Amino acid sequence: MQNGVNGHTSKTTTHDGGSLYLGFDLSTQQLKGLVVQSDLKLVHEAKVDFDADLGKYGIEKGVLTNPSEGEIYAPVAMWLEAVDLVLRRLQEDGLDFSRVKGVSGAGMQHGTVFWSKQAEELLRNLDGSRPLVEQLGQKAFSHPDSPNWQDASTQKQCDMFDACLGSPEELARITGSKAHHRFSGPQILRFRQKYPSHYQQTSRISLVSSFLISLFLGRIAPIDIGDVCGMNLRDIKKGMWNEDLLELTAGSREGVGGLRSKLGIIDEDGGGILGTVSPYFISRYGFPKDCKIVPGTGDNPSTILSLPLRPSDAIVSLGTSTTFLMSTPEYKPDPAYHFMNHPTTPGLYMFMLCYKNGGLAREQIRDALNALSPDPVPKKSWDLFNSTAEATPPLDQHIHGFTARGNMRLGLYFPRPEIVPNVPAGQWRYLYNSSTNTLTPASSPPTPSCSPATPTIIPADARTILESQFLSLRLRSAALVHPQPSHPVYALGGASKVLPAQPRRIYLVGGGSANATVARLCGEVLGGSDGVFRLDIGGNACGLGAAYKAVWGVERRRAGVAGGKGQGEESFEDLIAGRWDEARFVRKVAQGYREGVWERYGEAVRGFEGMEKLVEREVGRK
Ligand SMILES: Nc1ncnc2c1ncn2[C@@H]1O[C@H](COP(=O)(O)OP(=O)(O)O)[C@@H](O)[C@H]1O
Ligand SMILES: O=C(CO)[C@@H](O)[C@H](O)COP(=O)(O)O
Repeated sequence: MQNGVNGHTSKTTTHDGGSLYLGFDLSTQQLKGLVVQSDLKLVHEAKVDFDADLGKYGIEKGVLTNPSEGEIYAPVAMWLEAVDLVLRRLQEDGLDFSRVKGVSGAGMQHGTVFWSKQAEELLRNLDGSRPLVEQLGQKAFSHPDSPNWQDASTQKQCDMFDACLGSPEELARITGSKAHHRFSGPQILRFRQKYPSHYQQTSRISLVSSFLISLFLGRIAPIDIGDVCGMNLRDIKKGMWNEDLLELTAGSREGVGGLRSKLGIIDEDGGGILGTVSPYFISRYGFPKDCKIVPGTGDNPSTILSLPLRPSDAIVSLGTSTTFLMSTPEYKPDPAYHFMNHPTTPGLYMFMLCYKNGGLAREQIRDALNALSPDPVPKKSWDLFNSTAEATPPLDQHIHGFTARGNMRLGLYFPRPEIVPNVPAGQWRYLYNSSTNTLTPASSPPTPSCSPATPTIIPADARTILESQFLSLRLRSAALVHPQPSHPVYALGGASKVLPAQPRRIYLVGGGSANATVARLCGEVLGGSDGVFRLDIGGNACGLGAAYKAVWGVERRRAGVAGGKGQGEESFEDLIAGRWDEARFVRKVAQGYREGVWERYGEAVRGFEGMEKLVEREVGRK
């Protein structure tokens, strides 16, 4: 299935006419729809690629930009068109909509959609013979665009948020994160300041996930308990909005009531049934009348629902952004990272690191290397990037004489302003001497290029960018990982021992997870006592998590009655674990911990931290 997602899906025969569940992933560059059976097997998959299919909106890599203000946003009308198009593609793929018993969805986090005062009525009265965009595109929104998570226009507002509760540490303690440009609170504050009349005309504010679910529900859906933590507005422990932050965003105490009603009530039950599918989808596609709508959530919370994740496991999501995700009962907030409510399970939290410069930064080095090649290279081929990365020694550290090691090469590659560290776009290279703990700017290429459009590169960059991205994850996740038992090879006389603190399993998901070199380097830098794995079900973990959420929302009751948990309802974890087919659903793609190499990267982490501090001091925004 992995290769089948290109406009249309690979054909798969669905068995026996049982229930089907539909999950969506509305992300930066695509809308994907995935359909699973009750036993979690994937049976249909389709996608709309915004640049390829809806380029008429003038977007590039899914977004519009206004560089003079650091703004990045997407037209909401484009998403409406994408919803009809992806459903059409699922239909062409043979999906029998009459069997779809539940729908849920995931959306890129933090993005807001501003509904107009007519929105509810328009949603209620949709005509199945006309596309969504025709009926909602013009009138249902008080503002045509949704700020994208890559937006960097809200530094002033972030400073106000960080100051509001006294410090970034306190904001992180209360809301799970310090202020970030992309978080919805600072974004709504800027929206109100920049477009006061649009703010006035806004009846409700959705996140991307609740916007998507609203279409299927035929009324504006509540924001869910996981995604709400990407707003910098919610007191996570108290389970309510923080009044001071609401007042800051609304501009006055009197404005708080208005903002509160725009935000609506938060849905605390990730598996609750919001209602049945809107008549629009019944008449246009043949959904059954009893098809249930389950709350959507953010793309990252949804990704952790795509597999039975244990507390010591980690997911590395290699999409447009790079994210590192863990599910944990420990709430240890810190300005360096994010804590969010788990989308399905009270008492658990999602730990997350997020970088803007993920896939696009890797692509930039790939394209520059391909352009340098004397031989013709197929466009978008990763072959040269991979072979160059493999041919470069770890940290580009060469051995002199018998044992003496040279300096470690380190770099930062940010075609877009980064989140952690909070620095503008640029490229920096350093050599690190781990014995003396000193960093020297690397002399090749002669001057580090700060022009994101035309990076100067050297071949070692292919390896260094991957190492750099994984070193950053290792540095920032150190507080969340614990020592792990090793898996000795008894046949070779191996004895069990305890390995240093690292994840147990690392699961790779997202577009970059298809790359074996990336997987190998990930294991070398981050470890993984059990190894590096890849979800082997379709091309999209986050959409899969949304489909599983729909299964759970609809079937947990049946399971409860049938003896799952007697009185109550089956937990998400129990339902997934009970239906999980390990041998078919995941595949080991690389060794994790390698003694010697992992420790060497441990030394490099120290240099990496020092390099980030140097760059932050030189060009950082704070
Ligand atoms: N073989 C590959 N090697 C490395 N990166 C890849 C490969 N295939 C796809 N990608 C990357 O995956 C990214 C898209 O990932 P995806 O998860 O589909 O995106 P999104 O975050 O928009 O959902 C692209 O930026 C692309 O560079
Ligand atoms: O901002 C974040 C998380 O905080 C991003 O992870 C977005 O949620 C979108 O990511 P893609 O799926 O488009 O890579």
